[in-house]
Amino acid sequence: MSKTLFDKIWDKHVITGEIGEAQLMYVDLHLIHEVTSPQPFDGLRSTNRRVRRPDLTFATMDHNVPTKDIFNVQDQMSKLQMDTLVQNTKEFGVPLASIGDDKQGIVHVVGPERGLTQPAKLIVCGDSHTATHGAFGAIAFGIGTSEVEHVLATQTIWQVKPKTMGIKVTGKLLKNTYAKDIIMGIIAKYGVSFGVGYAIEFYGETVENLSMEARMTMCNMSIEAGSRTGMVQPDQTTFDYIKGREQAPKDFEAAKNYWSQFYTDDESHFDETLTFDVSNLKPMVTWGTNPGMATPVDQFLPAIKDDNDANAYEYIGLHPHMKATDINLDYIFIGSCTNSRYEDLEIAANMMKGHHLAPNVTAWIVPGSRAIRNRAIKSGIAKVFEDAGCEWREPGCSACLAMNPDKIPAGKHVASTSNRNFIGRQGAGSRTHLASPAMVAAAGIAGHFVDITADEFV
Ligand SMILES: CC(C)[C@H](C(=O)O)[C@@H](O)C(=O)O
Ligand code: SF4
Repeated sequence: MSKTLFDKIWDKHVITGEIGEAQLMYVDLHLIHEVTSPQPFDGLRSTNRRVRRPDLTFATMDHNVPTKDIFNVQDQMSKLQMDTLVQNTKEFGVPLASIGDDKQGIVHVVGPERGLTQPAKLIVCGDSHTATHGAFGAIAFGIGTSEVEHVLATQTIWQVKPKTMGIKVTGKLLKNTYAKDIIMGIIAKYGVSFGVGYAIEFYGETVENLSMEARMTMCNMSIEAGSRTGMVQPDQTTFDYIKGREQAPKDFEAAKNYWSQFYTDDESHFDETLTFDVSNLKPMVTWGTNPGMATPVDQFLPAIKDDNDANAYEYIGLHPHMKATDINLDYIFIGSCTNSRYEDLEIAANMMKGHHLAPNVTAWIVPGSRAIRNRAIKSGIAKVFEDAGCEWREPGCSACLAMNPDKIPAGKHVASTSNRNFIGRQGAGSRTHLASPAMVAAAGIAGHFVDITADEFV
């Protein structure tokens, strides 16, 4: 019987239960961080249970980590969460990448980087951007705190199988447009909830030509379309990325043969399909307070259609019909699990090379992991940022959600490579404009957004 990629992986993980009701699923990899793990560990302790498979569990610190003076955690809540993770992982024998550790970084960056994220796995984490790992052809989704406890104790999770949606991406990207523009373009077109109840598979020639980093960016933002799972079929690009990494399978050829069975047999088996053509896609920028409130950078901001739009405009301090390129910026932030990988930093650095930030623009460049940070220092990319006037920081979630000292002040506009532009997301009163690393870098130089597909940039 023909099956989709999602169906094939799902079927391999069902322990018991029927489709249509909750099924008990085996978990291959459980990633944890300091924010959503304290209660689950408390739960285990109070009922005298152990972590069933510490070897399939990996912890890192990311949300609360200061990116300047990393060991100097001022906020007491942050300190408590981080200290608690150290204690819990020690007590329960779970490997931890703590602050300063070579393996530390944002959970969705370090899983792939360590080679833990692999095709055909079922991967969970108490974090909504877990879909990032689906870029490897895995089923990966965020879970709630009580589910984290269940997985810790049993290495299984109860789930109702979602429907499947195939998004076929066609066409060749314009120079200086990226995966970030594709996913933002899709969400701008179809809205922030079209994916609710669906597991999305991105496919088509355009996706096949994307790097793993770019595929991760797309899958990462599936949740901003309402879908808990985004995925891409594993292929040679996937295998090449994993090969040689610390946790890559020892018998790599055997693993590759196994992984190669996982693809969608026939696209007609998706419950829903969409097609998105990128041939004329311009760089995308958000103007409002959800990721769907976005426009191509060469356009005017849209008219007010409803109260949501009116409220968004009021919060963000912009008005309809102004040019997107007239959005002036006070800050730029290059980081987050969407766009803080080496390739993202390299793209941004190429845009900044030989230029200086506009006066009054503050720039925070925050690599997604220590390994990326070290590599960027070695290759000279870090120096490009510093020469341009940017602050080159230590790895963590940073200003993506401002659970740490990196907060954008009230009323200030920030061009950000992250994934959410909700009210107060990057600091109380902060005004976020999401865009790709290339767009954010160019905006930092100009002091406002610019169309980087225009002749002077290509
Ligand atoms: C803190 C955490 C639970 C949260 C999430 O689930 O996504 C955060 O990572 C975010 O991006 O909002
Ligand atoms: S970088 Fe942002 S989106 Fe990603 S896990 Fe951290 S807070 Fe969440």
